[in-house]
Amino acid sequence: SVSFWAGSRLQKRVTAPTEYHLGLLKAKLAKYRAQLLEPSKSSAAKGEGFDVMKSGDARVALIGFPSVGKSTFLSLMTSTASEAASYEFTTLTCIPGVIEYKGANIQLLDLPGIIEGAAQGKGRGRQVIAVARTADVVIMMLDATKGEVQRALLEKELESVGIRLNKSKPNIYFKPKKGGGISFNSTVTLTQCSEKLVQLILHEYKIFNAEVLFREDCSPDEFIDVIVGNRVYMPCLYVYNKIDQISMEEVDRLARRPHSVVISCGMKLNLDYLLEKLWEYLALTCIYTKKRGQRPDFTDAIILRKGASVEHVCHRIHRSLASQFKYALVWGTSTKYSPQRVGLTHMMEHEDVIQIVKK
Ligand SMILES: Nc1nc2c(ncn2[C@@H]2O[C@H](COP(=O)(O)OP(=O)(O)OP(=O)(O)O)[C@@H](O)[C@H]2O)c(=O)[nH]1
Ligand SMILES: [K+]
Ligand SMILES: [Mg+2]
Repeated sequence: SVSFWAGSRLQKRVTAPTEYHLGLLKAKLAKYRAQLLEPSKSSAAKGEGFDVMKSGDARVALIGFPSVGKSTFLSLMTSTASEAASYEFTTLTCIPGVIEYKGANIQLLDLPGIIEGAAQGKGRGRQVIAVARTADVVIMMLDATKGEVQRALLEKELESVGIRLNKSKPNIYFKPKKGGGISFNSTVTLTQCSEKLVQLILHEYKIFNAEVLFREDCSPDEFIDVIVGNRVYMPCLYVYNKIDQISMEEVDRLARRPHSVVISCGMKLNLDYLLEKLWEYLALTCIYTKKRGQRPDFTDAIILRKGASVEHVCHRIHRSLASQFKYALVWGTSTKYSPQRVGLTHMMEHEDVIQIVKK
């Protein structure tokens, strides 16, 4: 009977689908990588000047290999000068500047160059990536003369520390429970995950009781992202600099890549277009205020991040306004009627007009 057991176990192993094996392997890998996210204990590795205060309406981080032109870009777009030179690792700390655009103050952060292995702490990689996590948009600056390798390498580095570029959060409801086992459901046909695989992955994380509902056809990796939970989903613009050095055909090809903009800092080419794109990727919400019996003030927008409420608008106008608030009238896409009477929790949308009535 001993050999029978051994045989059947072997059989089981041989026929175990690759999907399960891979799914589990990825769960293990993700667990290992989560350790990379933990702050390093030695203060020597901390690097000075990285804790730049968040200011303005949004934050953009410049990520890229050394000498791709990050500092040149910062000096061009803001009134801050950041030293640029032909040697690598000219920039050693985080240097903030401000881009003023459409009434918004956008904080632009110049950072040291990063290289392969940055996530594991090569160079100042860890600190740079930690700053990138706090940004609203990442500009991945690439040297157009250097081919596509840099882009793939940097994507891999950011991916390995839980930064997801140009992806939205997987639409999976996940709730760990005290008991009751694992309840699994899906509202769509799943082609990449199954109940069995989901269970195996959860067991890998020592989760034996949970509610799981797939609302889209997610991959095992995406499910793992949901379990691990500390992922950041961030828009990223790939900016190919130094196009003054490449052929027309190459410019054409790069410009057509998704999420990509081609520029030349040296010749000040296409920088306006980059700003337009950046504005689009920041997706900030502009709100106009209006006084009773007057036309809205379209010259001075209140700029907020997506998902801002009437309360956020109040705080922006005056610190004590929310406490004196009676109701607001809102015109725009966030309401069914224009105007509509709303309370403090009403969510504002881009280009809404608001009139606040005090107690
Ligand atoms: N040909 C050309 N050279 C450029 C362009 N933009 C920047 N450079 C040059 O590229 C070199 C590196 O520029 P930096 O701005 O120091 O690059 P960086 O990415 O900040 O570099 P690190 O701080 O070392 O990571 C400098 O010699 C710049 O003059 C461009 O559009 N075309
Ligand atoms: K440089
Ligand atoms: Mg630099």
